[in-house]
Amino acid sequence: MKTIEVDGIKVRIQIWDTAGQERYQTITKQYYRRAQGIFLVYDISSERSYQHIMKWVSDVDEYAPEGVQKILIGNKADEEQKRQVGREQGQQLAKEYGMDFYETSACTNLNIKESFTRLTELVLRAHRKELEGLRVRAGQELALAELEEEEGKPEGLANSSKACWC
Ligand SMILES: Nc1nc2c(ncn2[C@@H]2O[C@H](COP(=O)(O)OP(=O)(O)OP(=O)(O)O)[C@@H](O)[C@H]2O)c(=O)[nH]1
Repeated sequence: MKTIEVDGIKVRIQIWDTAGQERYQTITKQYYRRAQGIFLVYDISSERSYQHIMKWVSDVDEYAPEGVQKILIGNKADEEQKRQVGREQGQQLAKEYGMDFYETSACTNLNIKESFTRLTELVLRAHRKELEGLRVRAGQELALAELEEEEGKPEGLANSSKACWC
């Protein structure tokens, strides 16, 4: 669990790190079902991990809910000397899939906050209608509660905030 602030809204996010290995795939697929946002992560020092992204995307398309938000991540950006995947390759793949793209480093913290904030922002946007509905309903319930409180007061006091009981 982590709380971040996006557009003035405090959002509590639950993060699941799925296992990348083939033998855990049955479990991994179960994580997709309730996901609202997904980072597809490869390692910039591994061409193989980059090639695997296509497989991850097809799994996400198959098992994640429609409208799930996705961002492509090229991690280990601090390992420049071991780089096998160019930044442009990442950008190109992200473009093909219509995703945002970040190169990150868990070691130097490069783009970690930015990518989490961006994914949360995308999820919030995708759920804006539901969010607005919740806000309206909360406002209505508050107004109703205030009205009930006013009505509960003895006559003559209902509309006067200055009135006192003595
Ligand atoms: N240099 C560097 N190493 C990293 C970075 N992120 C993770 N690592 C290292 O990479 C190794 C694998 O990290 P994990 O977090 O286990 O990777 P994973 O993708 O979750 O692995 P699976 O559980 O097999 O899916 C560890 O030794 C980490 O310390 C990074 O940004 N830079």
